[in-house]
Amino acid sequence: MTTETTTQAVIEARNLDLVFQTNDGPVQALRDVNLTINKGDFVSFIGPSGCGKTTFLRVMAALEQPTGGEITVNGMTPDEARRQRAYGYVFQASGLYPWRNIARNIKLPLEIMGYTKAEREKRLNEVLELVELSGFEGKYPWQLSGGMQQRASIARALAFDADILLMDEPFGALDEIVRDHLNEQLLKLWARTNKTIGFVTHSIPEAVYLSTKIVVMSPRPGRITDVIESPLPKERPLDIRDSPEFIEIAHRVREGLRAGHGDD
Ligand SMILES: Nc1ncnc2c1ncn2[C@@H]1O[C@H](COP(=O)(O)OP(=O)(O)OP(=O)(O)O)[C@@H](O)[C@H]1O
Repeated sequence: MTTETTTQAVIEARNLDLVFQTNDGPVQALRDVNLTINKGDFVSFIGPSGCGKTTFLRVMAALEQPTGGEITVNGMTPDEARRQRAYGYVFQASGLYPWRNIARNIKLPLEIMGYTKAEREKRLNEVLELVELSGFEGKYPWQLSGGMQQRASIARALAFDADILLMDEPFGALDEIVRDHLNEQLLKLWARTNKTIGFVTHSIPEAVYLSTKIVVMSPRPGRITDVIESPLPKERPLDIRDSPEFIEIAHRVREGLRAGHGDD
């Protein structure tokens, strides 16, 4: 695998604002958000409920329109990037169709995009291997554990080999042990594929363990209060969580969250 030596901005947000008009009046979900995400970054968004994490992810994916400022994805508008299949999106719940088996769930976006049958089978086998689900393609979602369902959902998002993977709290509903395992697998997958990942979480250890960059957000209005560049090496065994460096970053995230809470 080649290592990128130059940094290449994949996502650039400048003075981004998003105000939702609701029956109770305007809600400022994002205010003056400035952020650069480079190719190969693993960026986590952490902050209390309602601070705009999901909204920012949805703006990147062209699922919401900002009301002010600018955002580019691979130098294009999010909408153009979506049309060029620049990213895959993993939702909080696995979102698998219960009446389709795992293979047919994963192949669905490929069918929609008109891949040939041979291409669909090839991609299916590749992504099943990446998420370590080879052999389970004939099972239905309800026959798999929660962790396996989320892996299948990640495989579906990887199916058309987008460079950017956007993940909205994909492991939030899983128990600690399964989550640890999936975190490890996700890091391996990231190292193997060199994708750029945007990842929403509520968990400080998860954010610190996974990320090259941690974006701390605070609510009312949703804004970025700290961006932490992680000094941890790319290769991370789980016990790195006991190291002084890890504990120090976790402390800084916690302080950032506490400070954001203070101005409520
Ligand atoms: N479609 C919408 N219409 C109106 N308000 C919305 C809409 N989507 C989000 N909001 C509001 O915008 C703010 C940010 O919401 P968002 O879901 O981005 O927060 P979050 O940080 O992802 O929260 P959580 O951690 O609970 O998922 C909240 O106040 C929310 O109620």
